Amino acid sequence: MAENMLEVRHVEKRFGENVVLRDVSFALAPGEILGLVGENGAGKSTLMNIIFGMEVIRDTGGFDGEILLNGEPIDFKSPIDALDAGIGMVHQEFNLIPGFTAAENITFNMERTKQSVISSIFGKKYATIDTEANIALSGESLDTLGVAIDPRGMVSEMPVGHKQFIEIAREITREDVKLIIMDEPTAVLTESEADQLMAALKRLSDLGIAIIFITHRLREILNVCDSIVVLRDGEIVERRKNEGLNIDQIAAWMVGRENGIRPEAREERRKASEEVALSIRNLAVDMPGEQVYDVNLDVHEGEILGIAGLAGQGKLGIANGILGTYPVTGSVEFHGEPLELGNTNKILKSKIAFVSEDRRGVGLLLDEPIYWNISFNAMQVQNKFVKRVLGMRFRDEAEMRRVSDEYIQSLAIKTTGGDQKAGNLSGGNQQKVCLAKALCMDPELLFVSEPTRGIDIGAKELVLNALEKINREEETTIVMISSELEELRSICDRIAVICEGRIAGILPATEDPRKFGLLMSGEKVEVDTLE
Ligand SMILES: Nc1ncnc2c1ncn2[C@@H]1O[C@H](COP(=O)(O)OP(=O)(O)OP(=O)(O)O)[C@@H](O)[C@H]1O
Repeated sequence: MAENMLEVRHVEKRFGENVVLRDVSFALAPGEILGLVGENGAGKSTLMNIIFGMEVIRDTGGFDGEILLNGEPIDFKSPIDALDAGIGMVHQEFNLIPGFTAAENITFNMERTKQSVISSIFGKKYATIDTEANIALSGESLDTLGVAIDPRGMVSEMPVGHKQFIEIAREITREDVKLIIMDEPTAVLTESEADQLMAALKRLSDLGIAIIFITHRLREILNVCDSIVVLRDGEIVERRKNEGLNIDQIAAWMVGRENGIRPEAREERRKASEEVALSIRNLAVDMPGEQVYDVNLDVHEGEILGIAGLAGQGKLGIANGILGTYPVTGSVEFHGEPLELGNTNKILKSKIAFVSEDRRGVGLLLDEPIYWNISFNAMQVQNKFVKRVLGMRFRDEAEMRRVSDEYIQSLAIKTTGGDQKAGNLSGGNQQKVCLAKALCMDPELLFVSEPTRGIDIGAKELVLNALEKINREEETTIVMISSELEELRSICDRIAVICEGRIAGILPATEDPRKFGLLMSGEKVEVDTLE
């Protein structure tokens, strides 16, 4: 058997004129965990799509170079060929069927079947599905990952963290899996779930399964990877064993400069106003996997309020309920006026904007150009970019493009221009477009849910700075929901912790992190402010 399980040789890929991968070569041994890092748009997902035989590569003119699996050149026509060859992939976005159980998802297309009289006469396709065998098989895969998830549970009712493990369990349930590509599997996980995933990766590696692991959380690379490849603007700039590396060094390779990344640099926190901007009472939201049961919370004028909590405890439900994505009850006042809960249009009109965590689902019009995505809501809801000529209303295209270009610049959105389709942007750059779209509405209150999910370390700083800037300069009140406590602590004035659908406590962001940890896990803690 070849010493290298996978070899990528001189791969080059262009989308039209745009060369996104240049002379990329690296190799991977059985059981090796390779960390692939790079800024948003560096070419990571494209490289993985090539290895996995994704149709998008073939549809856009294929690629140059060669890929070998166990010493043999491969030319996958589709992901089905890759799966047959023992390569699995966990994508950035979930690929699960919500109305199926965990076991049904994990064993989908690999179901164990029972022989019957009919199937023994007419062939295997008449065999019936052996539900219990499938549950046992899925249970084994979940055990291998070291997670306690009920294979009988319905996926639609599970928190995102569980869904991610189910995706991975499905890949390892396939026979003869040799390599799993994971494109930002921890982006949707809380820190403790991510730790659990790291442990699972090590177990898979011990079983001889190689892993290509893409993440923007560089600490994870240091914790779990055997080696690291750094991509910058489509080229490999470093390929190293994970020995004696540190985060600052990797970050500098990614962005090509020694400094400019200052995760800790924050202004002094101000004393936020006591005046209440948003008052939430008895809020209940029926969001599957993120149920809110009874939230009471006051958001102060001009503050940045964080909402923290473990996956599945309801932190995502609050904004989604108020803005009308899921059924909601309770009462909310904004500047003393009651809001019509769930009426998205009216709420947006009252100068409240929302950057959803679900950027592909509700955030973006994927087939439309970037400039259109950024300006559309502001035009539709606020009549911005509408000019009147001789009593008639026209779209001010020039102004829409000018404003979008400003956001492309200020948020460093990596694109060929405002006319590029949002769907063709890399994941992290799509996230930035979602933020630009909300900022374009000049909100007085901004809900941002997981604003830095899938964003690289340099861009993360940029996004946090942008939020801080509009908070300081435009006096926009911000409610920021995030799974990363450190990120919340770096920007928020106060942080509310949600546990089991209720606010467990509110602490100043400067408070000891251990107190937040206790609140998140449902322990009682002395808190200064409750509501
Ligand atoms: N289908 C496509 N058509 C045109 N351009 C594309 C397409 N897919 C990707 N690109 C471009 O290729 C470049 C690399 O994108 P890719 O998604 O590989 O980046 P990435 O490193 O995975 O970024 P991220 O960390 O944000 O996910 C980007 O400039 C992107 O706009």
